[in-house]
This record gives sequence, C-alpha cells and structure tokens, in this order.
Amino acid sequence: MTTLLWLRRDLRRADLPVLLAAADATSDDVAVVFVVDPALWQSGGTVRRAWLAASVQATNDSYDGQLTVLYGDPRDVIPAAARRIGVTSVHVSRETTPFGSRRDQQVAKALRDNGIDWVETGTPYAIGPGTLTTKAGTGFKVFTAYRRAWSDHGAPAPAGDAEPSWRNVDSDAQALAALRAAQDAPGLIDLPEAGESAALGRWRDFLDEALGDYDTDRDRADRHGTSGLSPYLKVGAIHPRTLLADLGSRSGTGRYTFVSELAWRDFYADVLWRQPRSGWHDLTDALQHMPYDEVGPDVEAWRQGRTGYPFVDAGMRQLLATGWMHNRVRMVTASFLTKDLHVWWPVGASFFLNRLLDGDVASNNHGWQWVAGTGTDAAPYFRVFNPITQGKKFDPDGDYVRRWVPELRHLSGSAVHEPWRHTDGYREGYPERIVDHAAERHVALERYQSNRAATDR
Ligand SMILES: Cc1cc2nc3c(=O)[nH]c(=O)nc-3n(C[C@H](O)[C@H](O)[C@H](O)COP(=O)(O)OP(=O)(O)OC[C@H]3O[C@@H](n4cnc5c(N)ncnc54)[C@H](O)[C@@H]3O)c2cc1C
Repeated sequence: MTTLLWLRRDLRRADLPVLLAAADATSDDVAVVFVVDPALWQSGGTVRRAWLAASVQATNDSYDGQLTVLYGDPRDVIPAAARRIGVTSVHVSRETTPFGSRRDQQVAKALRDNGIDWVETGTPYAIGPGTLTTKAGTGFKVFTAYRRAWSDHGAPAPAGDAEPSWRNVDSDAQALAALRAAQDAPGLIDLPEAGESAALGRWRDFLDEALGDYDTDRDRADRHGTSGLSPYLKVGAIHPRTLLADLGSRSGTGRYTFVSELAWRDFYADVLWRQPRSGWHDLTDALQHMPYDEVGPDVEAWRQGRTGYPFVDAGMRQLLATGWMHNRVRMVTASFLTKDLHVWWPVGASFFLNRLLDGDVASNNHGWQWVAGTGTDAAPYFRVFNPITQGKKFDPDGDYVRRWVPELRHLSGSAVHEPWRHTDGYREGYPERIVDHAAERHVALERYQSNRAATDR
C-alpha cells in the first residue's frame, strides 16, 4: 500500500529521516505532498510567500517532478487525499510551533478515525524541542546551561538516502496558481536561489571562505562573515544535522561559535514549545508594568529606514530590499524600536516576521524578547544599544551604511555614521534624526525604574 509523505518545514530530499520512514513503511510507493494552506499563505507576507513558493518549486525538482501540491485547510485536505490515494500511513517531521502542533493533532485524529496511521519522525532541529531537560526534569531557562546539555547530548548522524517509487498524484490547479502568483507578485524583490542544491552550495562556500574568521567577522555588518543559511534552514532546504556532521572534526573558535548559533536556534524552539504563549507575549514578567507608546509616525519612519540614524536605517533598508538583515543590526534596530521609540516588541516582531525570508516565530520573537528585556537570558533592560557607537564598531569604514543608504554615499569612511557633524551631511536628502538617542535612553531607564517600583509594591 502507498504511504503519504507530507512536507512542511522540510523541503528537501537529502538527510530526511521522515522520507526513510515513509519508504520503509511501504512495499509499493510514496506520494509526496505539500499543502498550500490559505490561512498561512495569506498571513505570510509577500516576500516570505514568494520564498516558500520558490522553495516548493525547487523541491519538486529534487523529487523528480513528483511533488503534489494541494490547496486548502490541511485538516480537510490531508485526510481527503489520504483516503483518495488509499494510503496506510501519513508521515511528517514533527511540528513544534503552537500553530503547527495544534493543527497536526487535529489532522492526526481525523486520519486515525479513518484507520490511517499518523507517524512523526524527526524535527527541523538538531535536537528536537522537549528532548533536553534539567536534572529537575524541567526545560532550560538560560542558554549557557542548555548549550552544555545540547553538546553532551549530541546530534544524530544525517539520514541516508531513500529511492522509493513515487506515486503520481495530480496537483490542485488552485495550489499551482497560488505558487505562481506568489512568485509573480508585483514589486517583488530579487530572491536568492531556492532549494537544497543552492543551500549546500552556500554552505560549502561558507566553510571554505568564512568559517575560519566567523568568531570575529560574524558581528561585522560590512563583511560577508556569516553563512546566510537562515532562509534555507527556515524552509528545511538544509538540516542542521548535515551542517554539524560536515563540521565533524574541524576545530577552532569559528567552528565553536557557529555551532553555538545552531544551538540558539534549537534553544528558542525548545522555549517556544514549552511555553507557546511566549510567541506573542512576554516570556517573563520583568516588564509587566512597563508603559509603552502607541504606534505612530516614528514607527513608520523606523519601518521605512528613515529614522535619521544611519546604522538603523541601513538595516531596515537591507531588510526591505533583500528579505534578510545582519544579526548585529537586527539587535540594534530592535533596540531602537523598543528603547528609543518605547514600543512593545511584538510590533517590531510582526514587521520582521512578514519581511524576513527566514522569518520564524521562535528565533524572531525570542530574539526580540532578548533585546526588549522580557526573554530568556535577556540583556538587562538598562543595556540600551547606542546606534551610533554600534555603527562605528561594526561598520567601521561605513561601507554597510553607504551600501543601503544612497543619500549618505557622498560621505567617506565612518563619517556616514554622524551626518549631523558635516556641513554637507544632509545634502542628498537624508532625514534628520526623529528622536534624540541620549534623551530617549534616559526616558527608557526612567520608565524601567517605575516599572520596577510598581513590580516591587
Ligand atoms: C530581533 C531579532 C530577530 C531575529 N529573527 C530571526 C528569524 O526570524 N529567523 C532566524 O532564523 N533568525 C532570527 N534571528 C537570529 C539571527 O539574526 C539570524 O539567524 C541570523 O542573522 C541569520 O543569518 P545567517 O544564516 O547568516 O546566520 P549565521 O551567523 O551563519 O548562523 C547560522 C545559523 O544559526 C542560527 N542562528 C544564528 N544566530 C541565531 C540567533 N541569535 N538565534 C537563533 N538562531 C540563530 C540560524 O539558523 C543561522 O542561520 C533574529 C535575531 C534578532 C536579534
């Protein structure tokens, strides 16, 4: 009997345990399916939708053109397809986000009611959420302890290849139209090449050219010091297990730090799985009495990269132009919104989530909470990023700012970080600062003190 492999955040063919499971469970063939779920599709944002569509298309190539694309609510579509094709089991990589887990429980129940098995194998993580616990049996609250346990546990080796026969099933015309429309959206930015070969190519380039200096270069916004793999990890075009296996016997601080970043990804997924509410609410009550400002024109200036702070604006414009932003600049732009504009972090998190190719509730929203001071291991609230000194430190020659902010290209070197110090600084129309950072830092700290006082009462 046929088995059904339902791909979601695992859009690849290599190192895919669930493919082995689906192949092992049949003596006939495997139907491979992706579902365009209108609820997720509409909420995803143009850029992320287009990236997903391109990734699905590339996956179809990996599966020799045998990927079936269906349209509709998976709670209806998957059981209906399973009955129509006549499968004995449906195979998935375990989904651990609040939305995905809830949906899967309902799909699994509908299948089981029809006598069809639901089988979960693997997750999108090196070590899946819920696997690691403290001695007391609870989840880890701080990264350093999690990182130790994560290393001690170790990741499994990559899965081998499977070459089952594929069951050819017609795709829904509506699903194919949605994929096409997403990629033809008016005004869409240029996307990187999608798919697992592109991901592997990028990974090999990173190993050859950047891993050695990763520890120092990863913070430099003006260098290509990081892997750029996050959009591929997001859709599962490559799995962290593959990366860890390739790093194998390599040594050095670059390797150590890179592995730690993969552990951060797992850590945030674990935190979200244990506390699903933390996706859109403060993880801790550290700022429970914090007064926040309403969203107004300053937030719109932040969104458009027109705050008058060059490093912040360069980051926001990089995001709008490419669907990706350097990690250091994500921290600085998030700090600016939460501490200079005094806006609650979910406002920024949802803006990022819609525009990032790697937009991911666990990494994004906990990254925001880390900066805002409500999350795990949070930087103390009084550590407010200074957008000017951060720019000078992590873009010392100003190349990053000049790349993304054309109105400042006439300024040389680090002068771009302070156009107000130059008589011709605003010559090309760069906006004046919307707030005074020093003054707003003071306001943020005062609000924090009043929040503490209210908490202690
Ligand atoms: C406010 C804010 C929002 C963020 N939003 C996202 C998001 O939506 N999706 C996302 O994947 N990452 C997010 N990050 C984490 C980080 O910025 C990106 O993973 C990284 O910039 C991706 O670039 P890269 O692949 O070149 O990273 P590399 O430096 O090459 O790191 C390799 C991989 O490790 C993981 N990683 C690295 N840093 C982190 C981190 N701090 N937290 C979790 N995982 C990490 C990513 O999967 C990344 O691809 C966010 C960070 C902040 C501060």
